[in-house]
Amino acid sequence: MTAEKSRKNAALLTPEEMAAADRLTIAAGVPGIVLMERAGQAVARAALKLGAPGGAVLVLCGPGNNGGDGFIAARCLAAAGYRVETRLLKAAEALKGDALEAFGRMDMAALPLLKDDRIADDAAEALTRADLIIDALFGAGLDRPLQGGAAELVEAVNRSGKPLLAVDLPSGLNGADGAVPGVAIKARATVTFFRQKPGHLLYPGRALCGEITVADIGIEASVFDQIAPDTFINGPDLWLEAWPRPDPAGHKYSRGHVIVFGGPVTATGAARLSAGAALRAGAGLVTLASPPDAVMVNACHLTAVMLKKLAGVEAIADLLADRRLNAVLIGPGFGVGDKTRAAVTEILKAGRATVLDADALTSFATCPDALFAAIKDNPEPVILTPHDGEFARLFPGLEGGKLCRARNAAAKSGAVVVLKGPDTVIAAPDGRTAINRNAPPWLATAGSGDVLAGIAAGLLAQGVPGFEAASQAVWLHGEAGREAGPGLSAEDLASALKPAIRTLVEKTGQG
Ligand SMILES: NC(=O)C1=CN([C@@H]2O[C@H](COP(=O)(O)OP(=O)(O)OC[C@H]3O[C@@H](n4cnc5c(N)ncnc54)[C@H](OP(=O)(O)O)[C@@H]3O)[C@@H](O)[C@H]2O)[C@@H](O)CC1
Ligand SMILES: [K+]
Repeated sequence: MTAEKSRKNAALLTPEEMAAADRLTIAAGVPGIVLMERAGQAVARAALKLGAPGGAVLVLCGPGNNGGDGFIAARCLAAAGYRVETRLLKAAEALKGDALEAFGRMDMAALPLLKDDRIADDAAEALTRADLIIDALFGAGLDRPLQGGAAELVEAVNRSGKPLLAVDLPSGLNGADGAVPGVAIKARATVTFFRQKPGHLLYPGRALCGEITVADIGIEASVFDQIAPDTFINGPDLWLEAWPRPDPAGHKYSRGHVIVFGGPVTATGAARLSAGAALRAGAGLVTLASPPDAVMVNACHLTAVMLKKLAGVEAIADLLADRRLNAVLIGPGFGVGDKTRAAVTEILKAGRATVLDADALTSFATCPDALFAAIKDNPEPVILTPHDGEFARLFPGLEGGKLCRARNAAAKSGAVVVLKGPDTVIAAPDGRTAINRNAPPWLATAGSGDVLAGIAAGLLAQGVPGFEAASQAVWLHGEAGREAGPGLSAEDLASALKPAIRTLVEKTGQG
């Protein structure tokens, strides 16, 4: 598969982009009702998988095309022998277009869900009777918080404890950013169409989707020629082409040399974790520079990582006069304050691919613009790896959803921004973003971020461009977390990178 095709597989579409994909497909000659038929049939197939053969299915249909998918699914499930009851949020007279056509094809009565903007008594009874509930209330067209009877209904559906299958998106969830502006359905499974939407991967939305199926409804990938999405699922489909391919005739110097700047004698562990991870990520050499009194402590713990005494910030320029040191990492355990600011400034002046983490970020809380100016003057890629707290200190004015905050921060700083969390977002200054989904909860542990920063530095040293290095690092970190498993501590992560790296090497035909 070509890299271009793989990237299209990894694309995530906002509701607007998805609507454009629908429109382009319809304009190319596939009627909207045909797309809706395929969508509704995919929902019916997913319902069959959820079990209760021949049981009672309650299909809740909203006023738009999401409801239209529900009508098709209802017809298919009735034909498959289920006892199907369809209920409408608004009067059937309000239906139009494809949804009206789908309603007609269903040829089944559909009573209202609400009476005087409250759940109708007989609708409450229908919830109790159902073995499975299909949520076709709102999908991509949700444009405000659910209120009144609709909100009350969603809460009652969630309280019912019945298995819930969401059509496209759990109703109430914003597909563009995973936000839930009011209340939302908590589904056991979700069927979406053509490609996933950012809201399926970003919290809190992600926790509401259950198992996600992406159904092919006959939209061709050629629509990407006109839509050009810039948000992707983080994984090999997005960046395998940029995975480093070491020259078989090369040597350790041709695989890059990372220098990690470590902290004082009382805080040496973080930088050691980073250095070890950089080596595992494939850098040919890694040197840990630390204050003289910390060198012995580091020496007691390290073998393959080399050591260097760093007398003070003044020594950085001399050290980096050696151009073979081609990637730099500073921040883990380095300490917060003037000295760190000065060190970061010197490093960025030296023009190296750089990862700034932890204390290197917090030290600029009082003067972020000085940092951004220095980043923009550095011709090599810079990666920032803040968690939410560090992000808020460095980008105090940026608000909104995680995707939007990370994207704006990358544009503002000129760096690739890795906004960490269970749904880490990686954003490039050129607007590309990736959302990560493979991190297990036990990865949230002391030292885990130091390892991530080290992996990123190790990849930069091998010449991987900034956005791809950051995305690869986040994905590898997640894979290592899964490999090490529950009960892991950060020390386990570097060696747990090996199976994922082997997989990538094999995928790129180097194995
Ligand atoms: N041919 C196609 O394009 C295909 C589309 N497909 C399907 O269509 C879905 C998108 O359909 P859609 O655009 O009609 O939007 P949808 O989610 O049904 O809701 C819109 C309605 O909700 C209303 N409304 C909004 N927010 C509200 C609120 N908070 N509280 C109350 N009301 C609210 C709004 O009315 P308003 O009150 O704003 O006038 C409007 O009537 C997509 O998710 C997929 O399932 C598939 O079949 C494939 C082919
Ligand atoms: K829905």
